[in-house]
Amino acid sequence: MPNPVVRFDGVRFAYGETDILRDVSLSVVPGQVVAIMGGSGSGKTTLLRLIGGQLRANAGRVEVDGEDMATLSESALYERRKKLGMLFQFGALFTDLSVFDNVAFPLRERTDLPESMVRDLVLMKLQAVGLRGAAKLMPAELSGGMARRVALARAIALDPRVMLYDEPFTGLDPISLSTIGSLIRELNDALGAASIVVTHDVAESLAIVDYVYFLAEGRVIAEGTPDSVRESAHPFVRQFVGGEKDGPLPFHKPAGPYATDLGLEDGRHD
Ligand SMILES: Nc1ncnc2c1ncn2[C@@H]1O[C@H](COP(=O)(O)OP(=O)(O)OP(=O)(O)O)[C@@H](O)[C@H]1O
Repeated sequence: MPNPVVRFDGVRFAYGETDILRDVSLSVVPGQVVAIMGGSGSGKTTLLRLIGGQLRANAGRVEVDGEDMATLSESALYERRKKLGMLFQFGALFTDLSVFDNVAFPLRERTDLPESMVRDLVLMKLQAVGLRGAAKLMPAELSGGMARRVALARAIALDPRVMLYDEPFTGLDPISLSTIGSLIRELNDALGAASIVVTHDVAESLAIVDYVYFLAEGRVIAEGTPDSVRESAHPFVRQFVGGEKDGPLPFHKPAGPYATDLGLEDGRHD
């Protein structure tokens, strides 16, 4: 097995007093596409933000390319981020820039490449997502699926070692959704990168990933290949794979009585 490009070892993270991740360990090696699944609020996005260095672990280690994220200086972190590509659900395009200029943006911001090379790279990335012909369009002229593909071309502009996807399938029609799914797999393999996909979409992700981690109560509670996930008898995994509303994962976040939220005491309405 090659060395992990992302590794969590006993990671704990809390927002203030609230523990979100209690003890998370996982690893992703180059070439792998890994899905992170878990209920709403289980800490999936938090996990991506720890990899991106926007958050720092309270305990344990988050390693990217063998380096402990907690020990990196601000300038080392900046360099490190160049090697991370991120596609977030609401990672919108710059509406006042053309498709071409959107994809060129990270190249112009973060490298000193001459404009002729920027041009070649942008067209190559757009070609990779099947949208070279859309280079001159403005974001307002794109469908939702096309816009997501342009955002993907922008995310891979600097040839990242690690791609992070936060709910990449949300809001897409079935055809665009499966196009994005295939692109995640193909681009990962073409770049020789590793990809981490946070998603609720079990069917699409099981079709493209190599491995799945299930997150609950601040821990990895189950993990395995798509085949083992499909056959798993684990109640959490069954709830996800079967899309069942009832199961160990609560539908409601624990809450006090309505009356408290409404500023009424003990439900009295006077
Ligand atoms: N900046 C913040 N300050 C305080 N609490 C936060 C902050 N960001 C997130 N949280 C809380 O941390 C928990 C985990 O959030 P996170 O976004 O990582 O979950 P998630 O698994 O990605 O959820 P979802 O699937 O609903 O997007 C949630 O309960 C959320 O309310």
